Amino acid sequence: MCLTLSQVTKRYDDHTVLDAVGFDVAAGERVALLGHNGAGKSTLMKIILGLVTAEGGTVSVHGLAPGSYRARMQTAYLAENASFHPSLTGQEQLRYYLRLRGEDPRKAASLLERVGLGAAANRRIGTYSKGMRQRVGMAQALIGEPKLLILDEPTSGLDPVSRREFYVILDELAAQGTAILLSSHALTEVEARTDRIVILSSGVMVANDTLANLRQQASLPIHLQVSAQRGKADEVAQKLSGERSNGVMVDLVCNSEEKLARLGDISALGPLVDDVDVIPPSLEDIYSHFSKRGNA
Ligand SMILES: Nc1ncnc2c1ncn2[C@@H]1O[C@H](COP(=O)(O)OP(=O)(O)OP(=O)(O)O)[C@@H](O)[C@H]1O
Repeated sequence: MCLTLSQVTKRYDDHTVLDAVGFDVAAGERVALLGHNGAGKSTLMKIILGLVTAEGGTVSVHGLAPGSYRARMQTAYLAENASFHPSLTGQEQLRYYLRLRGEDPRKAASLLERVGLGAAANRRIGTYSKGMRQRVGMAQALIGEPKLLILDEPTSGLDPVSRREFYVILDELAAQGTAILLSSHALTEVEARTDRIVILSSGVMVANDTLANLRQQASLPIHLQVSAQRGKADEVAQKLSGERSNGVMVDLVCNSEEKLARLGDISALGPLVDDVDVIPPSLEDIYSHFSKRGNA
């Protein structure tokens, strides 16, 4: 296991920020860490990096103590608001980081190319947009082919195309065996691009599973959107005991056990129906279900 957390507890004065949090991240796994503002995500990441000490529990990074030299050599981190020297060019900043890490500074060019900054490599970082600075952070995190990548809200400030490119890089790293733990408030992108979801609610871990399993555990309603033949929406709504949402669409709500039977009912209407879409609960629905449960 690349990362193992067990019963991790952190307090600031008498405020418990993390309460017995425990989960693992395996090689090649992409795990999303979700939670409201102040849920404890950044604190947990800093504990994994050895920047903050936990009061209780254990953390193991490749079997090593967090913050130890060997653990740090295998771990990369991108902070929420990474900032760089505005007078340095992207190339100079990366060469500096490479030297600090004992790597060949000539690797700067290929790293900048990889994050889409090849053309801006010789411009001062002070002239970069927020998204470009975020890419410098990503290039920095790629130094030394880390086995564990910790990313604190890495896509905030990136436009949709840059976000997609960012996740392509993550996919490549995961395919090479890098374990990835990333926090995000952008639930839609996390839904499609990670293997497992961990949800913190006021410092308590309220979920830790694949999205499919969380969906099952939450047993939230599924929506079936039936598209009726022109002029037949009322008839379809009445036959299926559904609700007409506009001129042609009829909405049905059911639980996962009823889904196949309801699809059978729809299919039995034959030519009255044009199409049907099955809309499972989104990660937002699942997230708010588990977060509320944690606060109950
Ligand atoms: N150095 C500190 N001293 C006192 N309290 C702190 C300190 N650092 C964090 N906290 C508190 O710990 C709690 C968790 O903060 P943390 O930054 O880990 O949350 P987060 O989930 O990363 O939030 P966000 O999504 O807003 O980044 C908050 O209540 C915060 O005020």
